[in-house]
Amino acid sequence: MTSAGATLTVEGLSVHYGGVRAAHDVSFTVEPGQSLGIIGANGAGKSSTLKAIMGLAPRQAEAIRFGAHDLLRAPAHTLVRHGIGYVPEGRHVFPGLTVEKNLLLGAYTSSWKHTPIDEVYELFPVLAEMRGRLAGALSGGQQQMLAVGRAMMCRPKVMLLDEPSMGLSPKLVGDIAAALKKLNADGLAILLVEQNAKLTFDVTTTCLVMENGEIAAGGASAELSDDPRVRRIYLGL
Ligand SMILES: Nc1ncnc2c1ncn2[C@@H]1O[C@H](COP(=O)(O)OP(=O)(O)OP(=O)(O)O)[C@@H](O)[C@H]1O
Repeated sequence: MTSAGATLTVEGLSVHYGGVRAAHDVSFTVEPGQSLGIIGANGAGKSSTLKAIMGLAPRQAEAIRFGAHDLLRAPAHTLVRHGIGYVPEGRHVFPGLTVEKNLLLGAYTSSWKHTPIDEVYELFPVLAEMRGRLAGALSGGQQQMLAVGRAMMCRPKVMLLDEPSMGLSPKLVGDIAAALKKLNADGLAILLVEQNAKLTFDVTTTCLVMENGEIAAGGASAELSDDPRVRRIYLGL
């Protein structure tokens, strides 16, 4: 879907909600075309990290950059224009609008005549079948596909996904994983934040483990998935 890219750089990021420390001194990069995962238990600070990158959580950082763009100085609504797609936790589709209108709203930075809506429909044929239905009438899995499709509509270079597996059956989690792998193979960089370690190891090549707001471990996803401690805590094996 896209070839040229830029590196997303996060250095020394901390997030505090009043006295609650959600993330502390988090640093990582997502290279063009890379797929990076962040796994961690409930409350580890994963969502706060993504929200802080998007400018949607109170943050302090040495740097947050996307290529030449200083995201610490960029208002949240301009990030889409810089090529950053965001799929928030809980999907947040517009239930009273049709599937197609939800998708077109994702293309608000460009002309509606030149959107990649056909690519979205090719990746998720069920959305094409349901283009005239209200988004609120879709199943949870279909709404998640719609949320990913909507983020594709601005032709991002990197996509940040917050727990896309939440509430989905194993079959639908597999469908989402297949779609993300296809997008990544086509050149889209992915930053996937998940409690579902199995999905994350499947989709990403590199992975970080977040515990109590800090990066506790990291490495190749294939190696982490063989680590006895990671298997015990995050895969229940
Ligand atoms: N708006 C908020 N106000 C106060 N505390 C918050 C807020 N959002 C998150 N927190 C706290 O920050 C910490 C990290 O939460 P966060 O949602 O980032 O974790 P997470 O790893 O994404 O968990 P989950 O998988 O449940 O989404 C938790 O202790 C949480 O209670």
